[in-house]
Amino acid sequence: MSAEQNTADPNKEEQENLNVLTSTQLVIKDALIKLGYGQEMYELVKDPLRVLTVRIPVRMDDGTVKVFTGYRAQHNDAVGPTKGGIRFHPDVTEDEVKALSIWMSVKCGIANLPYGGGKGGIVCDPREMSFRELERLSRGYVRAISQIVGPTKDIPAPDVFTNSQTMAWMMDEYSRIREFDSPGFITGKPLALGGSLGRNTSTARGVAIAIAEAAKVKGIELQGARVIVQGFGNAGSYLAKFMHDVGAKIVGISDAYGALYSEEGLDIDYLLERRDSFGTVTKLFKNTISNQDVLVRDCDILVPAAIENQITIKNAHDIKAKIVVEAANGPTTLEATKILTDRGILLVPDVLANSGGVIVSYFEWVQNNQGFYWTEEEVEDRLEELLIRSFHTVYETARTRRVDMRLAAYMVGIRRMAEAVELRGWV
Ligand SMILES: NC(=O)C1=CN([C@@H]2O[C@H](COP(=O)(O)OP(=O)(O)OC[C@H]3O[C@@H](n4cnc5c(N)ncnc54)[C@H](O)[C@@H]3O)[C@@H](O)[C@H]2O)C=CC1
Ligand SMILES: O=C(O)CCC(=O)C(=O)O
Repeated sequence: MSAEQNTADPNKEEQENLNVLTSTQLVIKDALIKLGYGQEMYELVKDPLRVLTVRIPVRMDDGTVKVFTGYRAQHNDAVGPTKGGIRFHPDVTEDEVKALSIWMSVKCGIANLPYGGGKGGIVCDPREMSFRELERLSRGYVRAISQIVGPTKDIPAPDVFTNSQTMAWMMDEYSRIREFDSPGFITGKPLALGGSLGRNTSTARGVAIAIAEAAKVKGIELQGARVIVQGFGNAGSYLAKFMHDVGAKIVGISDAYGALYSEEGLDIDYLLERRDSFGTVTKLFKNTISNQDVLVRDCDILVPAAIENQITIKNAHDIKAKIVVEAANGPTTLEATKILTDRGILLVPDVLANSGGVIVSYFEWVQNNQGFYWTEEEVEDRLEELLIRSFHTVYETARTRRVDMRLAAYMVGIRRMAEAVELRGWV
């Protein structure tokens, strides 16, 4: 079916729920019911235990002071300290950060990491800020949230438009406040400051492992498989490289400004070399298409690796891929999940597909705590073992319980947290 022949009822578009928090709560509720839990458990876990809103004054380079709004949400700490990234993006909202923290709980549950979920965000556009302004903002945010975070309380990490430099500033600020070196306060750090080998590429490596398992299940040969990746930042660009290296053909990529598509395949090494630190590369080209158009072009494997609500009721009928693997958090709405599943497309949900990032963050934290560092091979072998196990646990749950992959992932991911909540006597 072509993009023009969208069979979705246009009136239904208005009914689609694009609020990532309320749509997440629906899946949480279904998962708890399937696991036999009642309303009290749902009341506790449908929202984070804590959300701190902060206002951060930052002296800009021109001498003026600008005040930024930031959030840190801690979903649930029954299993252990909370864990999750910090996002710098103009579209950050409190509901988004809350949903992202719930997804982190489910993600850590699937991988059986000793964490609950957390997430942070600052409403800002780092692409329009200088290096020093970003440093002052990062340090200001840590000062504002320092009471509720820490190596045994809540451990941040990178997310959209933050990177190892951001983590370095934040770790330094936290260490100054606490007056001792605290590498275990944050993960995704540069290697010289206690980062882990393999963390920078771990989200993409995990997605590549999930793709390999999904391709086996669907009988798709990766050699020559046509792949489209939406988003060319940390997750998307390395994923394109890994897929290219196993012989797949990357026919489409995109960033916030547009997309490139070529049936012959794109020159991934060139694009990687030319992308900037915000994952922007399409600005260098004249013949671009929109980053919505690229989603419905011909391919075997589609990987949304940018932001939320990209596959919706508007385009789910037109997706050509046989497998959709969510490197991004929340790229597919619930309605679109149903459409894709009904069409026989294998959807590997975010909480499973992109868990490589937090898995290697956990390895980084373990290494910081023990002061003993692993080889890259050790990190990658452990990541692969965990991800393959997670994939098959979720896939088998979907098959045996006759539910879609997202609900199966939530059932697997929330089980340990619910058990810990009960054992602590909270519910
Ligand atoms: N970095 C990590 O370790 C992890 C990231 N993720 C998720 O992966 C996704 C991408 O994150 P990163 O690669 O780290 O971020 P990044 O900041 O490195 O790259 C973001 C990419 O998304 C594109 N983008 C931004 N706004 C867009 C828009 N409105 N429309 C289309 N594209 C847009 C940017 O141009 C860039 O190419 C996010 O959903 C993030 O939560 C998930 C797990 C871990
Ligand atoms: O590495 C981490 O701790 C969290 C990464 C993250 O924010 C995510 O998985 O969405």
